[in-house]
Amino acid sequence: MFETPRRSATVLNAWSGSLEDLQQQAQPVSPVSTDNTGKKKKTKPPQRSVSVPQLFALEDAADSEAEERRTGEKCHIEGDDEESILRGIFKIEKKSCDVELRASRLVWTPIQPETPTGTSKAGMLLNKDYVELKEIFAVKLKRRRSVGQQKGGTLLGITLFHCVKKGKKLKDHAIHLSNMSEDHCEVWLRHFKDILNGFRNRPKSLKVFVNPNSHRKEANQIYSEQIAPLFKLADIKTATTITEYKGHALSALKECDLKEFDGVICVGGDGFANEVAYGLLLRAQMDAGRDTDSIFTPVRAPLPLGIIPAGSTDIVAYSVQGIRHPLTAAMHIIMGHYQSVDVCTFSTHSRLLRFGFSAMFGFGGRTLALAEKHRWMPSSQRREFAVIKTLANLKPEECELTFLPLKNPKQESQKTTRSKLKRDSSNHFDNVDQWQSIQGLFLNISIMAIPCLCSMAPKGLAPDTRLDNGSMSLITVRNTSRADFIKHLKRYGSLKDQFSFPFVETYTVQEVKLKPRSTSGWSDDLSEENVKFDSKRTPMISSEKNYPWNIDGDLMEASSEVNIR
Ligand SMILES: Nc1ncnc2c1ncn2[C@@H]1O[C@H](COP(=O)(O)OP(=O)(O)OP(=O)(O)O)[C@@H](O)[C@H]1O
Repeated sequence: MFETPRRSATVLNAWSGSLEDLQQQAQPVSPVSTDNTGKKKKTKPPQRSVSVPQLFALEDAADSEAEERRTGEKCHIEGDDEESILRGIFKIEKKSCDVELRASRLVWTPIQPETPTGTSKAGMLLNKDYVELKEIFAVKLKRRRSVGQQKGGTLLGITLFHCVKKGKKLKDHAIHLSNMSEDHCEVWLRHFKDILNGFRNRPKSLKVFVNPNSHRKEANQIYSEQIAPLFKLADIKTATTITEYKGHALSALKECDLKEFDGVICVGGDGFANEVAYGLLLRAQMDAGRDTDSIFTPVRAPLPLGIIPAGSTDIVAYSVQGIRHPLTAAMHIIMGHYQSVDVCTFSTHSRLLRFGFSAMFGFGGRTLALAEKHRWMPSSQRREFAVIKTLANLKPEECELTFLPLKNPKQESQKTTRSKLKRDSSNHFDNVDQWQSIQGLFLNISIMAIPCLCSMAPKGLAPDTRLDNGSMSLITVRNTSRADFIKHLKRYGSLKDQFSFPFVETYTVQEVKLKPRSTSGWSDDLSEENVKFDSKRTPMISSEKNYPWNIDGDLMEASSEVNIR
């Protein structure tokens, strides 16, 4: 991936040059002692070589062996046995350090100043520190500039930016390697750049869509203040579209040239993530010549999708990243972390309606439809109002559900779905891989291809499905009393099993067909509630009965059977 110093004259020159510089300048570095008494380095001897850095390493190893002999113990750090590729002195956190670039990590050890008796204090090895090279995402020369100065300035050293993991959160962290020698820093900079260029899975160019209207209209600010500077730091080029209307990202994705990009990013909530995922997938079908007006086998999206959560629930980002944190999402994108995620097709009469990760019909659909009618309200108030109102008017939907249970869930998901499948199959069917059918009055029906984690349901709305096991969770809630239904809803936020009610059934499925049988559509609900219609925002309601579906927090209407695969 990069050249080793013993083959490079420049490196050797730079090394000696930097040592001289270090001695001449009032630089805060100490030359490494050639006295091998009392030092605590415990690196393994590198392969013998005549280059200056390697000779240096050999002396170091001799110290280390002597110390090991003296103390009789080995302090082995994983990766310690790697040989140095480049070695030099930098000041890190105000301490002069012996810095080694190894194959997989950058290691630094504070240099112990000698005491007048020629010995150094014990215990310094404990201060040895390192960063994995694979965690580094940017490197810059650090210069001191006066106010308003754009270029030049006094070189102070090199700054490395790396990704730090704290629980599920990722964040960036800077390590300053101070050394005022231009030559020295130039050599190290080149090596770090070579290392970064070797990470082929990391994006170099991204198409970004920002929904300025998400949640509290903060998406633009989140992107410009927190995310764009990080992309810039990581030398990622971006082409940004701030959407002007619903469907803007979808139509842009259908037309724009995606060849120059390594990924598509959306900054917004679930509805927006759905729109962008739909656009990407639709574009892929168009490019592959798939006829979405007939039954088709979808092709994969040509580019990965990165979701920066900036919405009100952010179920998709939460499920994929395990946390709702814009910076974490950006770091995953920068580091090139990939996760495959199942997506469903929603179609009617074999015509594709859209793609999506999750769907709710009945209570979930009605609540969203009502909330959409009250867009003028602040978002949290609107949702609360819609939930209360829909609960007050709780009504079951008469439906026929036909589904194909999953026979062989993918290996990775088997452990978690096995118990569920067993439970499901013993309760509901013997012959998996055969179409099953149930019908009756249902308060809610959920079909989820991902676990759907959110703050209200930290275990997920569908905790038994996985992100990429090729299956969906079908959760049906049959008609029951309002009190029992509320009890079931409340369980999502608690540790208790939300499915352990006689009126709730769960299945692991590949395909579902949902056919409403009621004689009235959702328009009847609205007229009952005396809701003033906004013709621009309200989806068309005709004499044909339309039913509201909540697809990833976005409203979809369908008048007939919907097939989900
Ligand atoms: N410029 C825009 N103006 C109006 N609506 C837009 C615009 N851009 C996108 N949209 C649409 O707004 C809808 C809601 O957006 P989004 O999902 O980002 O926010 P949210 O509803 O607050 O979040 P969540 O879905 O997580 O609850 C989406 O369907 C999206 O397609």
